[in-house]
Amino acid sequence: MDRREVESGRNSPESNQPAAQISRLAIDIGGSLIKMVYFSSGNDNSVDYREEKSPLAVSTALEGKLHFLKFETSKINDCLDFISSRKQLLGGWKHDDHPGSDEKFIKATGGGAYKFTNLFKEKLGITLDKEDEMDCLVTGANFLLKTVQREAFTYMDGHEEFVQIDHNDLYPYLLVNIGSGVSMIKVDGDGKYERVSGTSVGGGTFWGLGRLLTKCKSFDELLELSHRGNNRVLDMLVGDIYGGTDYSKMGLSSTTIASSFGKAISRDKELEDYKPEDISRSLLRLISNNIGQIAYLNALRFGLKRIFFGGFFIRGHAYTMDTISVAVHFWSKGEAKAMFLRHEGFLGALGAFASYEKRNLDGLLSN
Ligand SMILES: Nc1ncnc2c1ncn2[C@@H]1O[C@H](COP(=O)(O)OP(=O)(O)OP(=O)(O)O)[C@@H](O)[C@H]1O
Ligand SMILES: CC(C)(CO)[C@@H](O)C(=O)NCCC(=O)O
Repeated sequence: MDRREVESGRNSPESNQPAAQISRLAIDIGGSLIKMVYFSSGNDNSVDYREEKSPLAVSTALEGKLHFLKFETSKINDCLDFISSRKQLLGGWKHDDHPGSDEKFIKATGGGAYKFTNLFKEKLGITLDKEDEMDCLVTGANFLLKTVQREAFTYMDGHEEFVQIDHNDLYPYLLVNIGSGVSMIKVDGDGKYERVSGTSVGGGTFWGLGRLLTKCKSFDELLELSHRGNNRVLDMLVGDIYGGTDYSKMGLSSTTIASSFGKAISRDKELEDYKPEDISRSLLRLISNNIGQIAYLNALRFGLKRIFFGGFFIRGHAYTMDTISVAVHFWSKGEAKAMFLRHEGFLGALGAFASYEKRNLDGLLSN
């Protein structure tokens, strides 16, 4: 298979004109966020101010750009308004199974494709054509890994390094999608996969517990707080237990966390004295570390050397990625490698987009 030339397009905040012609639009409606991918064709230089990532310029027989947007699921009306405002631009999508029908379809995945079926029908007159969430995640990840240049990277000690992916040596790998909850999928090829594990301690836990503990108004605010925090205020370290020294016989340095939030049991401090930034940092560390460890154990379980992390929880956040990498590498000693994806939050939406052609997304783009 030849490599498609797909690169980041320019993102100009001034130009917020609607896309010239939207030929396909797909959505992934998750527990927390709605992710949207749409294709605009022609010489369209417009970028919507809501776009989450720079559009991907697709230079194949099908010239155009892939656009990436997100909405909060709790504000689904914003998503409906967006689609409604672009409705006249949407090509008439006919369902393969009902070619004669005038009904408009949108490919949709995620739990919300089931939950909001009636809402889309009633408010927009659009039928959601449902695609399986795990199918879509795998298709989206395979597309990004095989087609988009400089997509996968490692992140350790503040150092980011792109990973060149060899198409002939991509499988098997573990895909860890950190959304509200976490799914772990062993991927053996296009459409060949098994969901081998998961955990309910995920992005929803960080945002939910974080909100309870810090009274933060938004996820971005909680993430921003974590930048300024110090996890040592709340986390009990090995050194706190061992009088400042390492437990070297067991490979535990004095700075290793022995017990997340373990210091909050202290009676020397009032609960109000704990700062939101320190709470946010410890919470982010706890959840990222836990996911990294479970991912490593699953990689070990199936002898997988590569773990790709996706999902909107990551948000390209340095501390999150660093913690996940350290958790994977602590035990695997480099045997299993943790990698991240540039378009981490859009795997499912990309997979749903690909399903318009009932074949691979790279096949679609080479139409
Ligand atoms: N602006 C934001 N608002 C809310 N959550 C955000 C935001 N940015 C990142 N997140 C994080 O991303 C998580 C949701 O990720 P994602 O969109 O991949 O999952 P989802 O599809 O909503 O969940 P699931 O797949 O479990 O249904 C949230 O739980 C939160 O941790
Ligand atoms: C339920 C889904 C698949 C919905 O996206 C996701 O939130 C998830 O994988 N949760 C974790 C469920 C578990 O395996 O414990």
